[in-house]
Amino acid sequence: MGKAQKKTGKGRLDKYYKLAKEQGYRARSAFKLIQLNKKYSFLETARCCIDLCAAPGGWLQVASKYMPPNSVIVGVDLVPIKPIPRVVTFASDITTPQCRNLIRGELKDWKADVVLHDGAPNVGTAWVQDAYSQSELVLMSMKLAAEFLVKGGTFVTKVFRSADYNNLIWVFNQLFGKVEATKPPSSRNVSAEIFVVCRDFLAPKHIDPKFFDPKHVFKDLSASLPEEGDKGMSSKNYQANVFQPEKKRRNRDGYDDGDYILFKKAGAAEFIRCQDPIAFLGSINKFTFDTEEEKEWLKMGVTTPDIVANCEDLKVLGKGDFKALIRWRTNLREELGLEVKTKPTEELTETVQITEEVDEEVEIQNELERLNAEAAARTKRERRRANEIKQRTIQRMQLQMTAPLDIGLEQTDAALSLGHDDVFDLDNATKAMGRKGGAARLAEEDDAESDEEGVAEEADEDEDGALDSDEEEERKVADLEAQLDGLYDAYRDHLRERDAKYKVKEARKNAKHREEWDGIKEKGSDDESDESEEEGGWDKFEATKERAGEDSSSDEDSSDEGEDEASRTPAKKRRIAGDAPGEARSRKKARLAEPPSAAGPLSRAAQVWFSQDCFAGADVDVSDEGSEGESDENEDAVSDGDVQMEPSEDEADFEVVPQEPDDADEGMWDVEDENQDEIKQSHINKHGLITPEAVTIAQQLVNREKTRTHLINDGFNRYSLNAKDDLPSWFLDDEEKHYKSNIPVTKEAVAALRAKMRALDARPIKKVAEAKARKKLRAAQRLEKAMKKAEGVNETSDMTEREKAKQIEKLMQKGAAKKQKKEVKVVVAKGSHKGVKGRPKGVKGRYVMVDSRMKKEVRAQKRRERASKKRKRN
Ligand SMILES: C[S@@+](CC[C@H](N)C(=O)[O-])C[C@H]1O[C@@H](n2cnc3c(N)ncnc32)[C@H](O)[C@@H]1O
Repeated sequence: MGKAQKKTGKGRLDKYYKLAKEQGYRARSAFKLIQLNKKYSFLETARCCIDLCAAPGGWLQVASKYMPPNSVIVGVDLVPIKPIPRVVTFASDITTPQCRNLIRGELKDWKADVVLHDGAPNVGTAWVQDAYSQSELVLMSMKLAAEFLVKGGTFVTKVFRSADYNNLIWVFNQLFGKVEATKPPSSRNVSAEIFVVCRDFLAPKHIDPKFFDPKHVFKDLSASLPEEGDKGMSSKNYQANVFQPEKKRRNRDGYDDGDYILFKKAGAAEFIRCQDPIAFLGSINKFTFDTEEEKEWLKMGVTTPDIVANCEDLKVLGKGDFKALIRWRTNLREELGLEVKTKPTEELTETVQITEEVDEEVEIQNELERLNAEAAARTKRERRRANEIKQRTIQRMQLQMTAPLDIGLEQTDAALSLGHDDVFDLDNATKAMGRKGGAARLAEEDDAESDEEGVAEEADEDEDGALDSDEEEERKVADLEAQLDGLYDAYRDHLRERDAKYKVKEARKNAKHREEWDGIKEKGSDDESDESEEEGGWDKFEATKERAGEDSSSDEDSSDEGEDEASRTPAKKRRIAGDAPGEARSRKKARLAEPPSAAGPLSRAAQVWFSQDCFAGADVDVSDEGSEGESDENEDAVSDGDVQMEPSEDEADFEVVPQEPDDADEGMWDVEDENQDEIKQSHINKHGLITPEAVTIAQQLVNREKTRTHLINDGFNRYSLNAKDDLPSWFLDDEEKHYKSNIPVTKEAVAALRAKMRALDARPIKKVAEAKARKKLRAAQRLEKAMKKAEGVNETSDMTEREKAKQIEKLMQKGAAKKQKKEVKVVVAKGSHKGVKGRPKGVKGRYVMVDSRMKKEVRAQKRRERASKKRKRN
């Protein structure tokens, strides 16, 4: 760890890595201490700090920056730490007495206000051992802290959430007043590390050595070690996690012992032979086919290429893929003779009949009872299914997603699917169309219907005859489905909990939905729709039509008057008009006829759609779909006398709505478009072109390979109008990943983006940039000074022109030249001179005392310079 690791791994070059580089910190971990200190403020008041396991020195740099000047800072690590101003460092193992003595020698009688520990043993293959060493390291660091901390001091340590965690916290609580565990934002989510800040050291006179004895503190460690063959599902209740995700979060035992890796592989054989496939699937990332037996399975027909691909990365699978894997497991188990095919119920019944000699009547009676029970179960199931459909419909209606007309059809559809309603039952259809009561009423009717269905179903049962032998199979599949649902939900919860990116994605998705809902709401939220009904929006619309039929050339004044009058019409009067048989339908239309101001803005998708040229003149169609522009005009044309008129069936069509798109409306759309453009422009200004797709399109636009029209046309593809109603969420999740158009990316665009990123990366770090700027400033100041002096010389009269010129030239040369630094002698105190204060004997002028390391570094520097000069000469 001490050695600088190659920062090439995916995710390692994150925000904090870049920040650390920019701000001159040696390790990104520096930000963990900065964030911990921001929360608990222990560095600002500390005068003495010990950093255990400090290499490469990120925390030491932070301590040196945040602690008051002249405070004592000591850093220890197994590996040497490059010098840091104001910090004393040495290389030692913190678990040894030698390290303790070194610290004691450095601090003398001082006590530390803060002891930091960010130790991590080098992680290798033996995870359990490593985890134990980590806990042991924490205990050792606490032992040192207990010795060197002042009463009331602070101890900050890193621990891993393992079975030892609670034991450690218990020990901390015995020695400190306040103990808090926290994970700073800069600590990676994927890391099991957590930081414990122990404040208010109690400094007891005597501390039982058992507190620092790993054997004693972690007594039950061996008991909780994972057993062999229990991989992936050891003592932890994956099953519970999968099926009761809400309980999962309350599992405070931390990570499984030895289960600190996030990526887990397992042989396919383990999956095939395990007892709990669901839990196994939830805990493993990849199945391998390494053994001979597993390789044989690859050749078998049941192991399709899809299955093999699914085994590659289980974490990206959707519910369908999981199901396929479970099916594959079942098939393979049957092939291997691990599982016997379940026989149909009939077969089983037959066997019973042969073995038992039962009286014929009793047998018939039993058979009847069995059939009745099965029929009842089936009816119940059907009813539940029908109810589910209804529930969904009601929900959709409440959310204003469905017009009552659709519900009528849907209800009929549901009935059809149950197979007992006449397909062409016009009565029913009319009833459905005439429904007025909204969701609540619908629910009541539905209940009644479902009961009827139940009865009808029971009656039909005899005709259906005996249950099919697949009943058992069906139940099994249903169980499996339920299990998979649970698993998928758990998997999503799991993702949500751990993955910040996923959270952002979800948030974006929600935002998108919200936007869409706005669009729907605008068509009429619950309240609005009721109001609009009461206010007679539809009546106005009908009246407009009526009027238009009579006199399509009615002048503007009269229409204005009409509007006023309509708004004055008492609600009661208008309600009478609204009591038409197709009221529910009319309610929807009334909403459509509302003015845009009342209805709110269109959703973005709708704006784009209706902003197309083709809608400019197509008034009729647009009004049918609820365009606001239209409704505005409709309102203009409303006249008072017609409000009470009952629209006939024929008139209820949308054919005769005379209107000319007026300038005001056009203006309105233009303004909206401008806003859109502004928003887009500001977004681009803020973020720039950050994806290769965007750069490709931008280049194509600049090179005139594409026009705006092309882009708009491209926007309407088979992915753009994708109906999502009634689709399960897991399916939509899956679709979202793949069901989208692929925007082509050119090599040039990628190259341009790469160049941009490279330029960003090549930017000098902050300190270098500052130093350069300082240098420039000083040069400018020198030049200015020289210029002033030159002016002075120029103005003197006692010099000849020649002398003046010479003098000015000299001044300017001096001004342009770099200021010579005064030479500083580097003095190394050796032997008896070590630690002697004051000017060393025989040293004149400026000097600096250094340790032998610095001298070596100066020599190395000179050596490098010489070498580079030589190379240049060659
Ligand atoms: C994560 S690094 C510390 C980073 C440091 N806090 C920083 O900001 O630069 C962990 C360090 O613990 C050190 N370490 C591990 N075991 C140790 C031991 N027994 N004694 C001293 N240092 C140890 C490693 O050498 C490694 O440098």
